[in-house]
Amino acid sequence: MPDEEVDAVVVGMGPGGEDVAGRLATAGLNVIGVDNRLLGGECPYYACIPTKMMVRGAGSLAEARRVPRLAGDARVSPDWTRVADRIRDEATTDWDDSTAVERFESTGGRFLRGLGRVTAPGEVTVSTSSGEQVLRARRALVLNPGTEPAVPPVEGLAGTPFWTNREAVRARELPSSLVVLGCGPVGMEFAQIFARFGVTTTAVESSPRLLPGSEPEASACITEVFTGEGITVRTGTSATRVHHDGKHFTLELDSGETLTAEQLLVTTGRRTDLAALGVGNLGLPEDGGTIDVDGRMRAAEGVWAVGDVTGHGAFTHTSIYQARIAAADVLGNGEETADYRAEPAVTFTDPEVASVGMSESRAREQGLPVRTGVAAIPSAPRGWIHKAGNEGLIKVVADTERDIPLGATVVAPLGGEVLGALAVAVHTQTHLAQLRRMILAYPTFHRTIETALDQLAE
Ligand SMILES: Cc1cc2nc3c(=O)[nH]c(=O)nc-3n(C[C@H](O)[C@H](O)[C@H](O)COP(=O)(O)OP(=O)(O)OC[C@H]3O[C@@H](n4cnc5c(N)ncnc54)[C@H](O)[C@@H]3O)c2cc1C
Ligand SMILES: NC(=O)c1ccc[n+]([C@@H]2O[C@H](COP(=O)([O-])OP(=O)(O)OC[C@H]3O[C@@H](n4cnc5c(N)ncnc54)[C@H](O)[C@@H]3O)[C@@H](O)[C@H]2O)c1
Repeated sequence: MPDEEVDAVVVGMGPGGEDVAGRLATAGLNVIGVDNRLLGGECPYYACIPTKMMVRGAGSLAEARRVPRLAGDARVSPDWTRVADRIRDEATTDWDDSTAVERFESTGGRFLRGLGRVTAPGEVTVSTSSGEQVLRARRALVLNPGTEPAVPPVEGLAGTPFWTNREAVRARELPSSLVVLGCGPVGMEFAQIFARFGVTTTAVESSPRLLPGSEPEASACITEVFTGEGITVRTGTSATRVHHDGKHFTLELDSGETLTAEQLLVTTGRRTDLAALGVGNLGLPEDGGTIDVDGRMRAAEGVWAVGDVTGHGAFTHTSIYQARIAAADVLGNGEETADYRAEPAVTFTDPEVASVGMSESRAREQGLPVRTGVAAIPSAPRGWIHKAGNEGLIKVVADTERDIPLGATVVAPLGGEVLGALAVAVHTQTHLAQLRRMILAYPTFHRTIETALDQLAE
């Protein structure tokens, strides 16, 4: 017998879970949201928001260091305390979710802190500090468990005091030296942040290039920037053994090199434990890392899943987008089905690496008639004016038969903002001929889109 029967149970209250639960409660459903950690999930407490505060601090230092090339003299003394205080006081309220809980409960929903496990279709058993509670969802079970940092099975690593993103955003003091293991978006953002605060940083990536999920031109550009800023880059290699002597980490790489640093940050990807979540009790596979959903986020009869666990890009904007679709479907008024053709992604390095839609290699793999146009930012009017910190490019991937953009990458100062125009074009499948007829303001960064489009026409 369940302890409580409600209309909907949401397990995992990350950005997507919180959004679905709030929408359902606002619509008048009786909803319980379950999370064993903080309501809001990874993004506000350990990911997007605190890291972007770090990026802002690091960016202001970098801009000040550009003053001698542009405007006179400036001396910069980095002080991590300002960033650490901002994260503690403004971003996370010392990792306290009371305000988020109040906000959710003001919609009429109820929050239960505990670890949820699906124990039968429509049934969730929650382990709380005061014992187990069995919940029954009459109408909807929504799963939004998100991800945890994945730690590779490197000999000697377990048990050492290495950081993941969760420790890194809580750092009150910085180490003098750091190895960042894994250079996807998470590792790249942290590596540049800490290096700009004076930490001697080495970035290690097992793939042949940094940010391997991006276009090769973007990887090449950002590698040059990192190297120029004094970050030591090691690609195509990984750690085979880690040792911590109480003060320093030593990493043996499979290239034969040995690295030593005061701290090690492991950013080698994310994992989800579907067996622990009990999805097998819904008839769903537990061995993969993702839950398959249809266009309305349905995973099984009466079950919806949203967020990183669906494997459609691990971004807050995607999780919230899916949440809107799932909530509408639960409420029976959903017309919309998910469309990821123009899903944007921004890695907040400086320059930002922003992309939307298909990469060139993905388009070619699909056998599409592809042509690309690439335009350099430094030689474009705004890039030339900008001078210090002007590294970047705009790449457009086009379908030559349909004359539409399939995807685009922008590496530029505020590249994520520049991407907006191209994201609209990819989303709406605007013809390239139509885009070429646009007037783009002079001298903006986004005007470089015109040069990339001209290349496509040549
Ligand atoms: C360092 C870093 C920086 C990032 N920066 C950005 C960025 O700038 N922009 C962006 O769009 N994305 C960014 N991301 C990705 C972003 O954080 C995630 O995509 C986002 O949090 C959405 O995740 P989600 O909704 O799937 O759930 P999550 O945020 O992962 O939350 C899931 C919640 O479910 C809880 N939970 C899990 N299992 C259970 C269970 N069995 N019972 C109860 N509760 C459970 C977890 O404790 C957690 O609170 C970043 C990620 C990292 C790591
Ligand atoms: N700004 C954003 O929107 C943003 C920021 C951060 C993360 N995210 C999302 O969060 C998700 C997770 O990002 P992430 O960077 O943690 O994971 P990721 O999987 O994208 O990158 C991990 C990197 O580590 C490398 N790696 C794996 N094992 C290794 C090893 N043993 N040694 C060396 N390198 C190793 C991989 O080749 C990969 O490049 C991504 O989907 C990302 O898009 C988004």
